[in-house]
Amino acid sequence: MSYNWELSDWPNFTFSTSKIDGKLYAFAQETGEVNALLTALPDNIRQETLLELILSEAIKTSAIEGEFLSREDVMSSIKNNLGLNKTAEVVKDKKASGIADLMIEVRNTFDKKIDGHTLHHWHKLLFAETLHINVAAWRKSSEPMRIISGGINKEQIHFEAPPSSIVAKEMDRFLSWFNHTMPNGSKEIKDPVIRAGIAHLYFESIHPYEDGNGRIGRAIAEKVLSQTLGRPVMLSLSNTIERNKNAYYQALKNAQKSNEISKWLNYFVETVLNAQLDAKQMIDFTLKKIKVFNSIKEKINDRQIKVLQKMYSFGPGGFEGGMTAKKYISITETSKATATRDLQGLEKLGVLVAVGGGRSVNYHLNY
Ligand SMILES: Nc1ncnc2c1ncn2[C@@H]1O[C@H](COP(=O)(O)OP(=O)(O)OP(=O)(O)O)[C@@H](O)[C@H]1O
Repeated sequence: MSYNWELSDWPNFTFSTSKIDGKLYAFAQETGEVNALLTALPDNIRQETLLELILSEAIKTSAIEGEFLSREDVMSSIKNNLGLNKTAEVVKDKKASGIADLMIEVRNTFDKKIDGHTLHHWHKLLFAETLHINVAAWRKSSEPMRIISGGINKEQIHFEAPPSSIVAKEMDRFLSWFNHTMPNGSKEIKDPVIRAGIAHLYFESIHPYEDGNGRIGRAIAEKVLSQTLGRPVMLSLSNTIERNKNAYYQALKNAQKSNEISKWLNYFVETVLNAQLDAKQMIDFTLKKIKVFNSIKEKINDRQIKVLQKMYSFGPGGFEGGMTAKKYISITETSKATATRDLQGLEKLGVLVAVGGGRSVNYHLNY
């Protein structure tokens, strides 16, 4: 069996949009709606929702790779980067600051062309402190670059990327495709989702780096969406991909067998549309949170504020297992009696709802 890049029609991708036109249209509608919603918000609230989206993308694109970063570290890095901290906070985890730097860089330069230096710069942001791989350079190893799963004896090869010797040539062609298909380019692709879907598959199939190809490739997809839409896109692709990683891997694997990519584009548009719907829900959640805080802030104490903020930070999905007196005590270092009184107070205010009773009572956001 041959892989896509070994076929004679590589990289002339063909596809039909007849089955996905409805979804492409739905995305255009949704993205316009979210943009209008955000534009109408006061600056500080828009800023907060934007931070949440960037944070989510940074954390989830890393989680897909099995890197679990601290929310606090990534948030501090994003704020440092956007100049939102009066004095820059020290972030010890370089992986957290690296991915935050990459997210901001991609957003800030969304309308620009890219070349090899751009991608190497992104790669360097991701792997600033890594010594064991070739950073900011195309891969050079003579070993085949394979996507493998399963342990010893159960190894399954899903894909083999082109040999390192032809990566530079393949990347030149990819970058030229990228810049010619951008707005006003000689081969402009007007639909943001189609162009982003092709870009992601194309890049993942070359797999030009020793490591980080997933993260850089998702950053490229977000850049394409923003560049083609003409404004930074307000969604987190990785958040949605991460919820069903196997479907993502399977869709890539199937797409790497032929250059007729209608099925891949169907997967991709569904993912982008869901990501936009998720973002809308998140914005809605952030707005509700701000409204709730404003209406009760005079009536609650610092412990209650701290706990509510923690609960809200987990997003609409909520805090696993709800908030219990035990967790309350460990977050606020208070007594059992105070914890119980504080929690009941929040319930009376209608911010929390109690589930269960007696010793097993736990509280959830009243969302
Ligand atoms: N057939 C395939 N099956 C699974 N993943 C594939 C396949 N083809 C390409 N990929 C891509 O390869 C990525 C993994 O490559 P690599 O380890 O270099 O990237 P990374 O950014 O370090 O990893 P991760 O994406 O796991 O964070 C996947 O995230 C996916 O985007």
